[in-house]
Amino acid sequence: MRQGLILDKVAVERGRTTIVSHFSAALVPSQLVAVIGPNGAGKSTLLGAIAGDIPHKGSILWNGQPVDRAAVGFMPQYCAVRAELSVLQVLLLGRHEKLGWHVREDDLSAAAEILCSLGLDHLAERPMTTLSGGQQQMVLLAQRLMREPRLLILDEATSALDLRHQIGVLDLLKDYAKRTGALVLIAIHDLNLASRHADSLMLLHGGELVSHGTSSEVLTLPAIRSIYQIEAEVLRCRSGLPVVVPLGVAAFAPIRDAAQ
Ligand SMILES: Nc1ncnc2c1ncn2[C@@H]1O[C@H](COP(=O)(O)OP(=O)(O)OP(=O)(O)O)[C@@H](O)[C@H]1O
Repeated sequence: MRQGLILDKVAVERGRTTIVSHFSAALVPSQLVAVIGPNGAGKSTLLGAIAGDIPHKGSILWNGQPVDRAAVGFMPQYCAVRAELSVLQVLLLGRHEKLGWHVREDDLSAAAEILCSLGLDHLAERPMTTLSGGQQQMVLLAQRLMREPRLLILDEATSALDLRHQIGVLDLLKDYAKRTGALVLIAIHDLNLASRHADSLMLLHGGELVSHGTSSEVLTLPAIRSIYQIEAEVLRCRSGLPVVVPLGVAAFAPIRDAAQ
């Protein structure tokens, strides 16, 4: 049995439109994988299909079996808590299937540990609705971590964070993957953060997988130019990783969309 996530000829249709097509990839556990691509490339659709939220064709197997939703922590692109719950209550809801009527000591200590690791412990008693956008995003991520998922699927889960918190969260996710053997998939627009943190990058365009590999293999100047339609330089930082320096757009034309 092949360990990890195997996507074989995955396709997703919305109405009569094919959004994701011919998508095949093999992703090994213990890794952080960045899903990149322009707006409308199909990243959210693909992640929703893997998480079991969107019907698909083809096969998606995790360790040789159809993905068990109990093993998944999925954070969609747009999620918010509007109920009057405290941060701690929101975290505990991450274990709602297990909790029943009792909150055990180990649930509370897991919540405290996760809040600490994200620098959110001082907010534990605060109502969610009083937090900033970035703080709410980190609490919702913490809630997914409470589930101790084998497959953690995050759709732009760092989009509201400042640079320091983006780096901290991505470091934490990479460590989580290594420590627990989980696979972490994250859709992300910041190519340089993807380059710095991800074990591999999957570049989508028009609903198809254009390339999958290390940042040096994926973030090439021809790919950046043709897929993002920008002028750029691709430099090397001291560690040898590619750094994309945008120089401008030739013309602000609509870019190819997975639904076209
Ligand atoms: N429910 C839907 N019905 C029809 N078309 C949809 C639906 N959801 C998404 N699409 C279309 O599918 C294509 C891919 O959308 P998707 O949200 O997966 O892209 P994305 O790569 O995540 O984009 P972004 O970076 O802007 O979030 C887009 O053309 C979008 O308009």
